[in-house]
Amino acid sequence: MYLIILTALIGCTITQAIYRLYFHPLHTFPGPKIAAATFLYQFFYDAVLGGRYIWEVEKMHEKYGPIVRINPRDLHIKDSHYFDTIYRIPKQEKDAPSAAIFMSPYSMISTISHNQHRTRRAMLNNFFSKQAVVKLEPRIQAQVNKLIERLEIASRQPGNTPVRVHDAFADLTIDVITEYTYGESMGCLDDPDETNSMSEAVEGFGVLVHLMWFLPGLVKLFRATPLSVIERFQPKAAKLFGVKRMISNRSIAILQKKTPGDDSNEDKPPQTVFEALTAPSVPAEEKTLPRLEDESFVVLIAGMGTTMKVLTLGALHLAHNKALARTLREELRQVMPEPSSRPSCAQLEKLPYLTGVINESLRLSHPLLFRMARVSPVDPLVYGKYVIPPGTPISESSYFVHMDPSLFPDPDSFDPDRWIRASEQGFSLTSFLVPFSKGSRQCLGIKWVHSETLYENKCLSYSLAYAELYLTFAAVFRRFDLDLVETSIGDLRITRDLGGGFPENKKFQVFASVREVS
Ligand code: HEM
Repeated sequence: MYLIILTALIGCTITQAIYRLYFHPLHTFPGPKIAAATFLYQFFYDAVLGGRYIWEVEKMHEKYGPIVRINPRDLHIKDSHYFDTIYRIPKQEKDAPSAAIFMSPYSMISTISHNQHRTRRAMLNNFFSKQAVVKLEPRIQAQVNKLIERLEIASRQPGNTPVRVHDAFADLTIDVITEYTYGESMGCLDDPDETNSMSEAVEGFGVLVHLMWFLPGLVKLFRATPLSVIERFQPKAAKLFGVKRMISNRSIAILQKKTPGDDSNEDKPPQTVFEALTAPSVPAEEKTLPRLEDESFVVLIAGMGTTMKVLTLGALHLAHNKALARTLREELRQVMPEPSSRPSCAQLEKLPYLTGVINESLRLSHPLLFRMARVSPVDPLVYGKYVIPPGTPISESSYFVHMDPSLFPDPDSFDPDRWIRASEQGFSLTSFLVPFSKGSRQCLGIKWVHSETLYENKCLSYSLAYAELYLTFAAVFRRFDLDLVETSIGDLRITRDLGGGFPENKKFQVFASVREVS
């Protein structure tokens, strides 16, 4: 009996491989036969070795050219000039496995269909409106001030105990995003105990990304598992699970109309993400518990882990290369005569070197590295002599754009001046800065930013992500000098794709002692 089942399985596998190699609509596209025949090739590099397939994809491009069939159903393009075409596909759909990696199937980031995504995004578009984000600036500033107080205390401690820079930034970004989205900050910056690390909690999720790509059904298992059980396996993630609980309780309460604002404040703009998701204009079928839980959780995770990494990587380079930190501080003095000065975002955005530091930090931290495949549901795409059939998942990892030596010579080097040089030469390098993706599915956190405006000083202060980056880099590096402790520049060299880019040991960490400067 077992022999019959085994023979049938082998027979099916071989037949399937033959179909994929010789009859599948993608069979004429270049790429290694093994990748076209079976998903096991990708599984081995991503799920078994832990986020290594991207480097195999890079080797495929070296051998087969800019368009490659990387598994039985996906194409990958390595051409920085084609990125926009992929991510601006009209009425694009998300590819289901890429959507599953966020482990939140009812959120907009995991929504497959174009129309449903549009409806869901519209619910939060108003919440992230220009007026709403403008009002946020003083609140971000207040959180940045708390971070500065924490660093001040650290700088005065005898022996100058090193600061866990990544955790300090994680605490900042989580406090900003929770205050804004849930109406109540988690108060991580008020907590001197930094051992319960949010950054490590995010790492814990990164490990699951590839499993979810292959087995999206696992998310049901996670949902059914009590939080207390998951917490036991991920003790470092206790804070994160605390947030999940808070989200769940709030979602239940608002759905039961226990929360003020559901009935009584219908005319007021939404004050929290929950209110936005349950506003009277939202269709009834969207006001469900899983929907509220997933959407609120994604906004939190998307807004926290990414921004934290950008700040951490920038801090690493500014601590490593004192000349960069000095140049930045000199420029900051123009608008910050005293270390305690607090210029507005609008003033900071005019500073070209600071902008260069932020752009390099965005480029080299690879906050979302995974190839987020898109699907053109009806029309074929054309790449050179290739016609890509509709329905084909197609992607380009932002990693390849950001490390393209024809755009960013010596791509590994952190060179804020490259943005100034490009601007002086009239070259729009910023159109190749794509950490937020492009098109209708691009990051919600930069809703008001258009990359072309980076040097024209428009709109940036209305963007949550950029506002956090400008205010934090300015306040920290005007006031402090960082000295790396047991951390070297190679420690954040990205060698793993776990959704976000991670170094070899899967820890995105920087330790530094802090000195005040005048
Ligand atoms: C440096 C910081 C950030 C980076 C690099 C970043 C990057 C991205 C990227 C690449 C996507 C598209 C993902 C995809 O293709 O599926 C995305 C989506 C998203 N981001 Fe961000 N993000 C950042 C900050 C934020 C912040 C501060 C928020 C908070 C509001 C946020 C909220 C979201 C949401 C809600 C989506 C889903 C949008 C949709 O599906 O329509 N992000 N982000």
